Amino acid sequence: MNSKDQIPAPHPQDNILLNATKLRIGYSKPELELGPRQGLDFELQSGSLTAIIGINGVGKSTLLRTLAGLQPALGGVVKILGNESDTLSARQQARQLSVVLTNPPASRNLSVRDLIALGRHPYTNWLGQLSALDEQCIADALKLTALESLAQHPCHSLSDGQLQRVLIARALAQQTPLVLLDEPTSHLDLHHKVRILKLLRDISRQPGKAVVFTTHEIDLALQLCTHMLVLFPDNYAFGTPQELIKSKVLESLFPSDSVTFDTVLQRFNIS
Ligand SMILES: Nc1ncnc2c1ncn2[C@@H]1O[C@H](COP(=O)(O)OP(=O)(O)OP(=O)(O)O)[C@@H](O)[C@H]1O
Repeated sequence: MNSKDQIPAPHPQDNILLNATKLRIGYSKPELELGPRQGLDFELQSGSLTAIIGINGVGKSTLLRTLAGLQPALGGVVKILGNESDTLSARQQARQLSVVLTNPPASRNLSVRDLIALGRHPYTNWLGQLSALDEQCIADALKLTALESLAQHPCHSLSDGQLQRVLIARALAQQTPLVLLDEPTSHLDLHHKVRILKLLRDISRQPGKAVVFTTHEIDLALQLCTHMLVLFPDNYAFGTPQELIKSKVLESLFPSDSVTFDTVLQRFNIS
């Protein structure tokens, strides 16, 4: 390993994979601060599957991109395995967290397998040669996302839902402790939504892993996630689904004349 790729020693509390302290999110041009002004404080432990939820435009994707180091925070600190994220090189970050965004990849001419192989980029030498371990990780990712039969297909020939699974497979092949996904189920039918969320749950249960994703699938997230972060324009709540239900946070998520939360059935109903 190149010395500049050495990942700094993990924090003593290394079951905490991500830690946000007084994290303020938004944009400087044009100036737009999202979420609470006092910032967000939360930590993601290994074994956790966390959904970020909230109404349209509240800042879920902005928060996810800030956690992933893809855009600067307006204030506060994000630590990845105990190290401040902006002290890590791009290659170090790529070994610690993988990101699946909603925008289509530039490389849609690649085959499914070759796009997934890009997930191994942080581990390959400067020639990009794949080792036996890289090949195994790619094969595992194809299998986990049920994409083996499409492996040689060009990505531009896939449906939106299939392409979404390929992007998730690329993140799986990257084999990082943290997996961050922006609306990973947005193009999927109900069957594939549940499949992908269960897959994310299984990944989060692997030793030393945590998964965080933004979603509008609140009912499914309530059933499958260990934690949820509910983002409001000037507030937030972080906890287990049961804690959030008990504290009635979900009841104030939407205007009550359109949607209400049924605490007994633990689901949203049309008013
Ligand atoms: N690059 C940008 N520059 C400035 N403002 C932006 C930028 N990207 C997004 N925004 C604004 O930030 C706000 C939050 O956007 P974001 O996409 O984070 O919300 P979201 O909660 O993920 O929404 P949705 O549920 O609709 O996906 C919106 O008002 C959006 O217009």
